[in-house]
Amino acid sequence: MGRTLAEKVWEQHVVRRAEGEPDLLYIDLHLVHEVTSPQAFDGLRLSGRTVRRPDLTIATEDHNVPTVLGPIADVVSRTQVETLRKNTAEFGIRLHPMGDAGQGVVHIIGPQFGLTQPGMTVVCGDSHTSTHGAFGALAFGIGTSEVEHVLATQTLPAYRPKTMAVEVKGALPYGVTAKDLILAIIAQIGTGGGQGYIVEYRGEAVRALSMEGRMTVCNMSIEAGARAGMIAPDETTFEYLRGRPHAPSGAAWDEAVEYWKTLRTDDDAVFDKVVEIDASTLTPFVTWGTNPGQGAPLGSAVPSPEQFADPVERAAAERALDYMGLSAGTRLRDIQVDTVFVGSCTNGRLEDLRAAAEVLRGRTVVTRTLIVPGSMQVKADAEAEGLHEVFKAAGAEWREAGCSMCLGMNPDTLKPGERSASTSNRNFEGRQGKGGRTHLVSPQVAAATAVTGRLAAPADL
Ligand SMILES: CC(C)[C@H](C(=O)O)[C@@H](O)C(=O)O
Ligand code: SF4
Repeated sequence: MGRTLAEKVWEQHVVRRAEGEPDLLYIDLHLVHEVTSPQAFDGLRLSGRTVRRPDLTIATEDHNVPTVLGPIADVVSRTQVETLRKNTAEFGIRLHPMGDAGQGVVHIIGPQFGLTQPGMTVVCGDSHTSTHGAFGALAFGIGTSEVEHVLATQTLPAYRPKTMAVEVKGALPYGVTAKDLILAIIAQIGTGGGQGYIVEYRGEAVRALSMEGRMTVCNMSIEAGARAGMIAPDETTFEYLRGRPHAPSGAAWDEAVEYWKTLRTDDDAVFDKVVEIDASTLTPFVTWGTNPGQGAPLGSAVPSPEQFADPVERAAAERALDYMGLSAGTRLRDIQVDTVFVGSCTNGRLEDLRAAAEVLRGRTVVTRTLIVPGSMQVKADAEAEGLHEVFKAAGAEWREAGCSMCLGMNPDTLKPGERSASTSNRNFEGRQGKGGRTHLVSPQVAAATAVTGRLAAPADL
C-alpha cells in the first residue's frame, strides 16, 4: 500500500522503534525562543549535559521584545531575553537578538533563512511550529521538557498521529485569501477536529497558494487541534528555497530537489480521515467569538447561540458573545473596532504587508493601526519597496519585528474592552491584553477595517 507524505517523513526519521513505546525520531532543526527554553537549559546544566547539535539549533528573541527601539521595560520580559542570551552563549547556539538583521518571529526566520526544508523534522517549544509544514516538513510544537530532550539528544520520543487529508477543491475566488481558507476550514472541522492527526492540505486551491499563503494555512493547523499540518513540496516550494542562505546549492541542490519530489502522498495511500471543502464558495472570513473556530463569512451576522445544536458549542457561543460584547443578529460589517494589527507568524510576511499596503495606499486609517513585520528581513524588504511610506502616509504605525500584539507578552496590547481586527491566529479571552476583544481576519480585511473603522473587505471601500 502507498504511503502518505506524513508517513514517509516520519519513517525516514525513526531511529528507534519498540513495541508499546513511542518512536524515537531524529530532529533536523530545533528552533528556540525566550519563553519556553529557560527551564530546558537549566535542566541541561543540572544534569551536566551539553547541546548535542548546536549547529541544528537556532534561537531568536520574539515574544517579549518591544516593537519600538529601546530597552525592555518589563522585568519579566527582560529577564527572559537576558536568560536566552546567557544560555545560548554558554551552550554555543546561534542567536538572533533584538536589533539583529536576522531577528524575527521564530516561524518567520526559519523559512526565511532556508533552514526549513522539505522532508525535515522541525520542532520548537511553540505550538505554531506547524507553520513549517508548508514546506513538506514534519513540524510540531513541543513542551519545555521535550525541548530539553531535543537539546541533549537531537531526538524526540513521539507516538505517530493518524493522518487526515483536507481536500480543497476548486479555486479561491478573487479577494479570498489563505487566511480566509484556514479560518473556514477550522470553522468547518472545529477546534478539536484535527486532534490526534497530522493534516495534509491538498487540492487545486492549495497548489495555487504561494509559499507565504501555505505557511498561513499550516500555521493555524494547531487551532484545529492538529499535531501538525503539511503541504507536499512542489515547484513553488523549490523556487522559494532556491538561493536562500541555508538551502543546498550546486550539485547538492539538484540532489535535494530529486529527493524532495518524492515527498508526496502516493496515489494509493489511505488517510485515516478525509475532509472536503469547496474553495470556490468561500468569501472573506472573520471570527466573532473567542476561539478560532467561531468564525463566519464577513457578509453574515453574529450567530445566535440557539443556532448551535450541540449544547457545549451553544454554551461556548453564549459565553463568547458575552465576552465579545456582541449580540446575535448584528451584521459583522457593523462591528466597530478601535485597533488593527497586521503581523504575527500567521500574516507577518512580505506578501501580507504588500496586501495591506495595496489597500492603504492613498487612504487614511481611522483606528490605531500597528503594522509589524514578522522579521527584520521582512522589514528591510518592505522598506526597499517603500511599503513603510504607504503605511505611514495612511497614519499607521510601522514597527520593529516581533510577536507584538499577537499575544500580550510585550508592550503592544489591547486595553480592557478594546476591540481589534487582527491578522494573528488566536482570539482567546485576554490573548491581546486583559479584557481585549479580538476578531481574526486576513491582512486585506485588516487594512480595509482600518480605513472604515468597522469590519470590512477591500471591496467595500
Ligand atoms: C509562548 C508560546 C509558548 C506560545 C505557543 O506555544 O504558541 C505562543 O507562541 C502562542 O502563540 O501562544
Ligand atoms: S507571532 Fe503569535 S503565534 Fe506566532 S509565535 Fe509569536 S505569539 Fe506565537
